[in-house]
Amino acid sequence: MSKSHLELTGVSMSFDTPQGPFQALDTINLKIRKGEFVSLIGHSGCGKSTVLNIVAGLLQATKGGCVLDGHEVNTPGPERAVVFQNHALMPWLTVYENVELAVRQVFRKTMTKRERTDWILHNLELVNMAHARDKRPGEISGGMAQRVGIARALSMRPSVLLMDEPFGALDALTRAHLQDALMEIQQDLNSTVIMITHDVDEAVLLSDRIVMMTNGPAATVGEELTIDLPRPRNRVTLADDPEYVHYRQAVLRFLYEKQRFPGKGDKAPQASTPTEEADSTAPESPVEVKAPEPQPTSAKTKKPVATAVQN
Ligand SMILES: Nc1ncnc2c1ncn2[C@@H]1O[C@H](COP(=O)(O)OP(=O)(O)OP(=O)(O)O)[C@@H](O)[C@H]1O
Repeated sequence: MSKSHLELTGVSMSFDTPQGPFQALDTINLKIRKGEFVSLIGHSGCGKSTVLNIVAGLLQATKGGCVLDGHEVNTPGPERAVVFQNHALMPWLTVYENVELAVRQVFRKTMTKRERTDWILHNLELVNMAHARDKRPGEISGGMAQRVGIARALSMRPSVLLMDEPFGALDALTRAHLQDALMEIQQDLNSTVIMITHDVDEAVLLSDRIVMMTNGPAATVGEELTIDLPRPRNRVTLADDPEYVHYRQAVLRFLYEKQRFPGKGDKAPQASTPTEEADSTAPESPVEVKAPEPQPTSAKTKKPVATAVQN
């Protein structure tokens, strides 16, 4: 087997809270190969963002660690670009300047000014935003701003693209356009992507592998599902593809049968009365794990996680 590109080994995470330590993650092991598209899915509050933040170098695991291309990850770095749900653009800078900020940080010493200008425009063109280069974030739509956020991340030529619900705040049509754009760009650049999503269809459509996390506290990897669908993928033709339906049902089964009970991880009893279970009664797309609610930061507060689906 080839050497893995990104590896999380025995990652556990405990947060200090006024009520004492809260163990969010327990022994996460994950090997990701170069160019792989991996989605993290799990109920709200299970620890997906914590995993992503550890890979981003924004959080230090209390046990275990993350290694990228043989180097231990301890701090943030431009080789691991993060795309957040709400783009996080600088409101006082234009679209062009927002991308320029990242490009200057990474390529100041290796590119001439002219090369940097071409590179910024190239990345804006990738996401179809070059026409709005002189606009400020307040003058463009949420979907456009999210495109700029993706261009900014790609412009750093990252080895790994980390995406925390990148399309969560967008309407269905814009989301579909951006998903298609991301699939194309990722194929062209062979970038490694780790994406958090609450959307089962998005996970199946985009991923090479779906990593399903158990409920917290002490969340870990419950199951992994390799999505062996040929690329390029077309959402319309896939909707009736038996393989696609099978993958989608496997994720639903994990979320709504095996991980139905918060706080019990894999030991949760099997659902005796199926709800949104993985059979012919499964809801039509899009299916989402319900939008996250504010999470307890206390070991003593065990709020039930949302298990409803949205049609
Ligand atoms: N700084 C912190 N201090 C204490 N507890 C924390 C902290 N950060 C996260 N947690 C807790 O760790 C658990 C995992 O949080 P995390 O944000 O990683 O979950 P998530 O799966 O990304 O949630 P969501 O899907 O709702 O965004 C939650 O119970 C959360 O309350």
